[in-house]
Amino acid sequence: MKELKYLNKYLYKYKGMLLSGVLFVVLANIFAIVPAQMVRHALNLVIDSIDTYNIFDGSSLQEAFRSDFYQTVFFYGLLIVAMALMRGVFLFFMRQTVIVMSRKIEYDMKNDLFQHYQSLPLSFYRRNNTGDLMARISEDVGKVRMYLGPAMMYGMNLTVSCILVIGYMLSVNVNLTLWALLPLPLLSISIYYVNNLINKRSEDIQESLSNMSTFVQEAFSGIRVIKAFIRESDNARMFDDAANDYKDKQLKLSKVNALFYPLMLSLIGLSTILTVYVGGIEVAKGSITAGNIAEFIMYVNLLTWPVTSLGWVTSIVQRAAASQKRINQFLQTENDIVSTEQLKHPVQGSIQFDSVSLVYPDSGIKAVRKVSFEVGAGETLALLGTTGAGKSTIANLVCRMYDPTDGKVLIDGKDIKSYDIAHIRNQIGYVPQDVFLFSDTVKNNIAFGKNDASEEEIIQAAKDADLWENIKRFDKGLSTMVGERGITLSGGQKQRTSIARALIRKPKILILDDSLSAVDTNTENAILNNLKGIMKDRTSIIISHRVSSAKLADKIIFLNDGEVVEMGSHEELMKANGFYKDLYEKQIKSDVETSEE
Ligand SMILES: Nc1ncnc2c1ncn2[C@@H]1O[C@H](COP(=O)(O)OP(=O)(O)OP(=O)(O)O)[C@@H](O)[C@H]1O
Repeated sequence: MKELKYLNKYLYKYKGMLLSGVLFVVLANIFAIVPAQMVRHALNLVIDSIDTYNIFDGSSLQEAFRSDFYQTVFFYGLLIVAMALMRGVFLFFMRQTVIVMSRKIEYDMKNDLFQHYQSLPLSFYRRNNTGDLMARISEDVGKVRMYLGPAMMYGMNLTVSCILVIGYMLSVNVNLTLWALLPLPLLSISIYYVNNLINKRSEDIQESLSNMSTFVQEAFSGIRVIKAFIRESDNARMFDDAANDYKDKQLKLSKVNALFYPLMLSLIGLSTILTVYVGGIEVAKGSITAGNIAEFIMYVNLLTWPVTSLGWVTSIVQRAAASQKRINQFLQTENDIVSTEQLKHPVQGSIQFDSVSLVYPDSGIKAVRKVSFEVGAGETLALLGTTGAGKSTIANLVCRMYDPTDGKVLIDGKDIKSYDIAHIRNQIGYVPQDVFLFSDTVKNNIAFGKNDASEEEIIQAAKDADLWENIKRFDKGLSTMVGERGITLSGGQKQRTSIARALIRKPKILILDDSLSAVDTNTENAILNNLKGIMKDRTSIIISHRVSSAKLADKIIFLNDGEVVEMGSHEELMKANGFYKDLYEKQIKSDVETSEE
């Protein structure tokens, strides 16, 4: 339960609502108890009045007595109705304070959690899958809200009504109270077990539903592969299995649900029978009146829901504690990528790697080993190498997504760790290997790179990325929707949109991570030529598998298995007769062959 202590800060923030909630719970309970006493008075009055009425039999006073009697009973009736109304009003306010408070805390928690998520380094996202991140911000926060709202409200109601009602019942007759309340603990315990069973089965259903959704989502997003491999009927059978599993689990839950009300009603019925039976004996003994029996039946009814809710509240609290534990695990994860000096001075763009090694914390893979190089401000560096050689890792280190395990990355001669992180990332235009476009317009996807980008800037960026001609041909031009809800862009168009997004911010350091792989050599040349103009006095890192992207660079680094195996300009590396020359000749040869075909 200590996990739930984390929530105290939110309860403190909304203490006004919480305290008013308690007040309304007390008032609602008072207005529930007093009518029961009215019923006792009214019933006793009726019983007593019948005898008196009979005494006046035949006399004219009988009529006057009768109208007096009616008036008094009517008055009691009015009082009971008025109190029921008052109770309704306070119940309304009780919900309006406690439940509203829980929704506000839910909102705050989701925001806090989302902000915390965003502050965490990339390694956190590698360790935890998206489904888990989403589950904690939606389902787990939802379960915690159930504790802060309904559980807290019913918990308060239970405490207040037990103290008031049982206290009053005991003051009337201890023996009758004990008998009347006897079945209630049983009710509470059985509801606790039934409820746990319901929760367990609901979770099974949730899991089955999420399996089904994942299956459907994959089937739709992979529809091209499914159709090409003619796997539709297999898929339909697999869906049928998943749907069947879901149906079976739903039926199992319905069975337990069907048990809930009969169980509750039979135990309440037992309580009423005991009250009437033991109450009757007490009336015969003369220790209580008949009105007390009616009053006690009302009390038992008043206690039924709070006592039932005890089992329910207990299981909600347990589940909320488990959820909060999961949430706390993420909240306690700290960002280890922090700035040491928060430097914010302007950056020229020179980059130096000083014997840098990186072992990825999540996979333990040694991605780069003792890498050293220098690129002056305004120069272009090309990174070539086999797949998995560590090229993207170098980009990750320049963007400070990871810190080196050994060695130093320096920007303008200063350790990258001393810069303010947002400041340094603001100077970088990064085009990642796996292009990601938002389900939005082309315009907004490009403008994402720069706050308040003007239309002219967007068009210029699109021109620089050699995308403008394509956009002009779209029916809606810049307003064309892309991503899931929009048109399907070709691989090359996507890459160029991503390049335009990086170029629009006029970065001091531009990193293209295999960003020209899906464009033809002409487009590649056009973009690289544009870059020469734009990146004058700025630093570029071009990661590629193609020598055509690399040969114009001031410096070329050839990586193999995390190590620098060659470094120099195109001319120098051609003379070296090593990996680069080998790759160059193979690619030039295959280009010639392709053009001859
Ligand atoms: N975020 C990460 N967490 C853990 N391991 C990683 C991560 N990124 C890359 N790796 C591993 O580090 C090694 C180097 O990967 P990297 O992406 O730097 O290679 P690359 O040269 O860019 O390859 P490619 O040309 O195929 O893109 C690989 O073995 C890869 O599996």
